[in-house]
Amino acid sequence: MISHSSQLLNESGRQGWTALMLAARNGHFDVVKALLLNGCNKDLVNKSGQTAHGIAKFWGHRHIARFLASSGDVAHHGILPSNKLTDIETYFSREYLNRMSDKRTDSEWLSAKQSSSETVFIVFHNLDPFVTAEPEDIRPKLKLYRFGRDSVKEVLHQSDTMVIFLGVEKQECSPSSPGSNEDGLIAWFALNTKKNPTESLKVTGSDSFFLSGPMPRLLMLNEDEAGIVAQARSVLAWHSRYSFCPTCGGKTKVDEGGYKRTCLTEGCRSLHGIHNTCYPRVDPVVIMLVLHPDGNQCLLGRKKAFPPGMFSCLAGFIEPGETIENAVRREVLEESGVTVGPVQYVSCQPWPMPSSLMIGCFAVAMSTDIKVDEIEIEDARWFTRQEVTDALVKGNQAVFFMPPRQAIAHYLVKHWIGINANL
Ligand SMILES: NC(=O)C1=CN([C@@H]2O[C@H](COP(=O)(O)OP(=O)(O)OC[C@H]3O[C@@H](n4cnc5c(N)ncnc54)[C@H](O)[C@@H]3O)[C@@H](O)[C@H]2O)C=CC1
Ligand SMILES: [Mg+2]
Ligand SMILES: [Mg+2]
Ligand SMILES: [Mg+2]
Ligand SMILES: [Zn+2]
Repeated sequence: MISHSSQLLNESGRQGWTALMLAARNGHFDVVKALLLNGCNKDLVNKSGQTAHGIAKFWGHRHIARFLASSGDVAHHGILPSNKLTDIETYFSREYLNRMSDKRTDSEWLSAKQSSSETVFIVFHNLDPFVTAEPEDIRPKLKLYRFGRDSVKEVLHQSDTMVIFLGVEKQECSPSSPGSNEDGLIAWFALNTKKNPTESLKVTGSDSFFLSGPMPRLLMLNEDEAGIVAQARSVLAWHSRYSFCPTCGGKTKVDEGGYKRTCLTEGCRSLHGIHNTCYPRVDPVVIMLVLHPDGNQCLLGRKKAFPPGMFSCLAGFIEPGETIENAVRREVLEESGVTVGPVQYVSCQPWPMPSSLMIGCFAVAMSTDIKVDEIEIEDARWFTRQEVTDALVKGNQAVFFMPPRQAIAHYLVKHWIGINANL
C-alpha cells in the first residue's frame, strides 16, 4: 500500500488517528518501523492530542514507545528532500569527449591520431590553459584555443612537454566526415609545458593567452570545456607532481596515453601486481549542507582564507577507510561541534585544483549548539532560509555572500531552497 499510495502515509481517519497511531496502539512494531522508514510523520496528533509515542506508552508497548522516542534518525528523514532527484549537472562535470580508454594502450592508433590533421590539441603552460576571449559577450566567456597538429609541432617535440590523450569527440558533437580519416573520430590531446611556449605556438587572431592562476579564472570557461579542463588539468597536475616512482624513487616512463607511469627500476615492487601509485589520483572530499532539525535553517562556515563576508558549506577530505556518511559526520563535528544524523547524497563535482572530487550531500543536524574549530574555520552559523535566499539573489549586496554558481556549495544551497520553495 505504501508503494502504491504513498500519500496515505500521513492520512488520518476518524478522531485523527493515523496508520502509525494504530500500529502503536496495537503493538505492531514492524509496521511502526516500516512507516517511519518510509518517511511518515511521527509528530502528528489525534483529536485527543496524543502522538503515536504517547499512545504506545499509554498501552504499555514500551519497546515501541522507546523506538518512537529515539528514532530521530529515521524520523528526521522528513527534513530531507525526497530521493527523486534528477541527474544533476555541475560545472566541471560535463563529458564533452568520449574518453575511449580502450585506445590508451593502442600506441599505433594514438600516434596516427597525433599526426592527423583533424586532431585537436589544447595547450597548458604550468597547468594554465591557453584560451581565447569570445568578444561578442559583455563579460567575456573564455574558450579553449583549439590547435591543429601543425601549430603545435615544435612544442610537441620539446623534451619537457607532457602529452596526454583526452578522448574523441562524441558523434553527436561532430558528424563524421567519411574519407578524411579512417575511423572518422576526432581525437583530443592536451599538452603541458614548463617553459612558456608562446613563441613556438602558431596562433591566429588576437586576445589569446594563458589563463593564469586556477581560481577564480578557471570558472570562466564555457560548460562544455570546463569538463575537458577538469580532466586534462588533473592528469597533467599528477604528472607534474609525481615524476618519480613513489615506491622506490626511481625514474618512470609515461604509458597508456598519459594515464599511467611505469617505474624503470628493475625489480621495483610497483611493477608486480596493480599499484595505485602508477595511476592518476582523485582525492574524495565531502561537502555538505547541514540542515537544522527545524528544517528551516542551514549551517554555513567560513575558512580564514575566504574573502571577507563569504560563507560556504562545510567540507573536508575523506580519510582512508571511511564512508561518505561518516566523513560528513566527522568533519561537521570537528569543524562546528554539531552532531549529524541522516546523510543524503545529492550530486558531485570534479574540482581540478588539483584533483578533488567534491561529493555534495545534505545532512540533518541532531544537535544545534555550535563550537567552532578555530584552526580550520573561523566562524560557523545557522542561517535562515530567508538569509540564504537573500545571499543568492542579492549577491554582494546581502549581509554575507556565497561562492559563485559554478561551485557545488552554491548549488547545494540553491537546490535546498528550490525543493522547499513552498515552505
Ligand atoms: N570548505 C569549503 O567551503 C570548500 C572547500 N572546498 C575544497 O574542499 C577541499 C577540502 O576542504 P577542506 O576544508 O580544506 O578539508 P579539511 O576540512 O579536511 O581540512 C583540510 C586539511 O586536511 C588535511 N588533508 C587531508 N587530506 C588532504 C589531501 N588529500 N589534500 C590536502 N589536504 C589534506 C590538510 O592538513 C588540510 O589542511 C579543499 O580542496 C577545498 O578547497 C571547496 C569548496 C568549498
Ligand atoms: Mg576539516
Ligand atoms: Mg574543512
Ligand atoms: Mg579533514
Ligand atoms: Zn619504482
